[in-house]
Amino acid sequence: MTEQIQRKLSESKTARWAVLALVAFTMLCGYFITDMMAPLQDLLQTPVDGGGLGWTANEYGKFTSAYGWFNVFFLMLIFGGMILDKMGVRFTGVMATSIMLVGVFIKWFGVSHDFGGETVSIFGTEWGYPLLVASLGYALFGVGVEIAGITVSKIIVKWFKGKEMALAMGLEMACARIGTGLAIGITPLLSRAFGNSISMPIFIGLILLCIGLISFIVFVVMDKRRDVEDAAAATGEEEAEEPFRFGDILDIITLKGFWYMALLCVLFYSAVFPFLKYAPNLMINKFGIDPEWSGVIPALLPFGNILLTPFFGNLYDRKGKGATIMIIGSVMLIFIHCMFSIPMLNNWIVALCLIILLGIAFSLVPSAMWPSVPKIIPENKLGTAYALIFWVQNWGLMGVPYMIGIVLDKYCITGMVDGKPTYNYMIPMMIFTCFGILALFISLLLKREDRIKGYGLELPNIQKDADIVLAEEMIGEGQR
Ligand SMILES: NCCCC[C@H](NC(=O)[C@@H](N)CCCCN)C(=O)O
Repeated sequence: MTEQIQRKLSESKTARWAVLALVAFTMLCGYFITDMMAPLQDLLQTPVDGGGLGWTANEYGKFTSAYGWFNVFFLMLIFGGMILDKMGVRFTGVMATSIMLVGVFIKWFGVSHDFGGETVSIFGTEWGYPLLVASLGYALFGVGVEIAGITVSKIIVKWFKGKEMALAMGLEMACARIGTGLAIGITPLLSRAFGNSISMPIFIGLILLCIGLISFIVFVVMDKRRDVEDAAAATGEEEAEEPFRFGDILDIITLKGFWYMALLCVLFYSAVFPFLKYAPNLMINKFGIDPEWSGVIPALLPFGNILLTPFFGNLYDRKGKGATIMIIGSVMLIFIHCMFSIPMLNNWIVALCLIILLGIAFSLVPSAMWPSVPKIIPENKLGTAYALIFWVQNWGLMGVPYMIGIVLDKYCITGMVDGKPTYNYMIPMMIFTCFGILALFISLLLKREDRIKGYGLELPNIQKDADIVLAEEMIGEGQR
């Protein structure tokens, strides 16, 4: 009887959607904290006697780029992928969420503690202690949230394989976007509610992430129960999962298709996530929006993704055309950033329309990109492959905000208001347009490679999933 109930857990629709809800909530908390500083850029750049931290745009760029420091230079993300393949989703997920918590705590300490204006010189540049400590905390947090990201992908594969996998991935991304949308939309309001505080919104993020950890621990209990039950019900016919081999990395990086995917990922995401970090400031400087409401229009992007990512994922599942979807997304990206770069298009309605379009483009590409990876990479190497793609992508997530910060301070200052510089965003937006052009080029190469190698990127996923299930059944039959 107990066994029956437990088997119901492993096969139950309610259980797997509950699992998705639990881990997606953890990711929502992670994305909330990832993006919560963007709407505070104006406040961070406010002089210390005005209640800010007196950072320059360059310093804000340094802080933002810290997200990728440990992932990129210390290869933390790749180690995370290996740990995931070796230790499993439960251990890695709890580890990643705990790392996030420690990281946010350090970041909160950095911006809330009075260091008495002390600075330190690193590689010839002066760093104020709040900036350095907050950046180190954010760098650690970046390790946690990225490893959590690959872990959750593997959890979705484990619980949804042969079922609604692409839809589940789309929904998980949708939840992550809720986190981003809330971060951009409500952080300025939270800050204002606590007297223009920078530290209180971070503290609230910390509390939220504690709930995210509890949510993940509930998943751990369910997943463990499922494994115990699966082990008890095992007939001995199941294939044991292949252990991680270092050779796997070589197998992956020698595939042209992998590189097209990784490059497309870094180019496309570099034109969106780093853009979002500056979008509230762009709204203030170009479209004359009040700082308190500067996050509202950019917040529409992630909120648009919430509906559209699962929608396009479902479309890809049924109709295919994955490579074409990525091409269309890249073309849209070029158009949108090009329009943003034109100085005379400075009415807020233009900003609104362009952000809505960006929301569509940023739903199209991820909904086709992530479910396409398993078509190029064999399943037993997927964890490592996702980690490698994330690693390449992190170069962009780290380098681009840093570069934009430097460009803003060097070439784009148009004046000073209340002790803060005002900016012309034309050059940064042209840089983002160039990423779109390169992304288009790579997506065309990917489509060509798909034609040559027959990865099936243009084929519906459901058809492919059905084939896989059929093939697995046939193998099972044969073994019996
Ligand atoms: N199941 C798909 C997971 C990929 C989602 C993807 N996340 C990333 O690319 C992260 N490496 C970067 C997250 C940066 C957060 N501001 C996504 O589309 O969010």
